[in-house]
Amino acid sequence: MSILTGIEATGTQSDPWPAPTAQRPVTAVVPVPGAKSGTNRALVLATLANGTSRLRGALRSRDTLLMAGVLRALGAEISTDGPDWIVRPAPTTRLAAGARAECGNAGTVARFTPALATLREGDVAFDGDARMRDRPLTPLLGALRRLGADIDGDRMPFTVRGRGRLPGGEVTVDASDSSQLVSGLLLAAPRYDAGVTVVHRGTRLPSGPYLDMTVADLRAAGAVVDVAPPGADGSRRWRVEPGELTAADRAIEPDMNSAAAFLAAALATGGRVVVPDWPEATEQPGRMLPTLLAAMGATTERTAAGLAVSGGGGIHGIDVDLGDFGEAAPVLTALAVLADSPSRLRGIGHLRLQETDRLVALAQELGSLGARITVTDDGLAIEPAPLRGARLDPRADHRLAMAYAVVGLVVPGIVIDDIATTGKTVPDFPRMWTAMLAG
Ligand SMILES: O=C(O)C1=C[C@@H](OP(=O)(O)O)[C@@H](O)[C@H](O)C1
Ligand SMILES: C=C(OP(=O)(O)O)C(=O)O
Repeated sequence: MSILTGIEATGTQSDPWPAPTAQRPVTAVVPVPGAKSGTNRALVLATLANGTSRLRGALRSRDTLLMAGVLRALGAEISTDGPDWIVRPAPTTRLAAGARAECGNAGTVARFTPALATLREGDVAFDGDARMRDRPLTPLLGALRRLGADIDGDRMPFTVRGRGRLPGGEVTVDASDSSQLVSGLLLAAPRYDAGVTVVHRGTRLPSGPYLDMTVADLRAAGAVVDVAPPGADGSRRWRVEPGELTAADRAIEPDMNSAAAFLAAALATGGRVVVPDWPEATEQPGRMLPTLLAAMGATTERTAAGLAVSGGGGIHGIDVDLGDFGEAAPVLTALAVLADSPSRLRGIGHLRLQETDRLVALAQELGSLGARITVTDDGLAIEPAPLRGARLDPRADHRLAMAYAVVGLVVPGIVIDDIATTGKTVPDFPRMWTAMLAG
């Protein structure tokens, strides 16, 4: 049974949501909640640390509550009541019988926590939403096995039979379908007997900034990590030494991905949106948003109040490789269908394996509005076309739902099914959207 309620609950469908049309250019200041990737890494590292940690401004959304739930099942004590979350590592490695890890459709939970389960004594049964059973996990589970783990199953559902320790060592993994397959080997590695050396060999390595984030967060927690320069054959290598992780008192950055739809609203309506506390320097790939939005016609500036994005000069097509920042693809596609020239989004074949097949879903759903979108080998090609309203199914994908809301600002008659699916990463999206429109 789920311990979550309301908009954070598993798969609870909300009523069809008529996407509001902007009656005038949007002008608003929009604070965004904490980062999913930062919160979930901090929770994992705090669970492995040598004392009690405090996470300031943690994100309270479906994916982070799922992470807290799994880490509790692994013995940590986690308080998620206030704006600061408190994490106390488990006093013992021994697990209660019947431990279950419910991962929902959270890639970070499904990929980051199995390694922790190998360090416990006892069985942990992992499962998730139906979609999570189809998302890439096999290379990670195989790599953990080669590092000494006992795991029943090659995909979800599977059971980790923890022995209280993991020998560790060197392992090769193909992370072509998700960077999280590497992060999931590195994050717990200081607690493996011999640490780990991970070598990636594959056709591509998506979402590189998230690997930099993993390394930066490990180092901030006291781990010794070496990152080798990329090999001539595209291979990559990381080394994490065994050692202690120190408890932290750290602030979680705002989630730049969650800002994307709001910043896009400024360009879509010719208005101005300011997001406060935009990080100066960050590992989040969302740091690329100002450049991407500027390439599509926005004016962007850092002000004392935050990042300001303005539109008004039209929306132009873009030709860009989003291999490092696939999460931007849905919102950029929303802008591209409103643009005055064609767009190409490249380097995002791995989006077929995310919350849903994002490439097919965007082409089909926005296609039902009249948009001309072709799924290519590694992305999308978008041609300008007149649009009309229709009912859109976000297919249980938070980023698709938010992208459709952007189109709805300028195309009347769009109704979005199950807007509550945005609760995967943005706890109160419909209210935030309405507040933005009210100014
Ligand atoms: O490590 C992380 O926090 C993430 C890595 C990326 O996953 P992929 O490498 O599967 O694209 C990204 O899409 C996801 O939202 C968060
Ligand atoms: C791909 C995403 O999530 P996940 O962590 O489930 O992979 C995402 O948030 O866009």
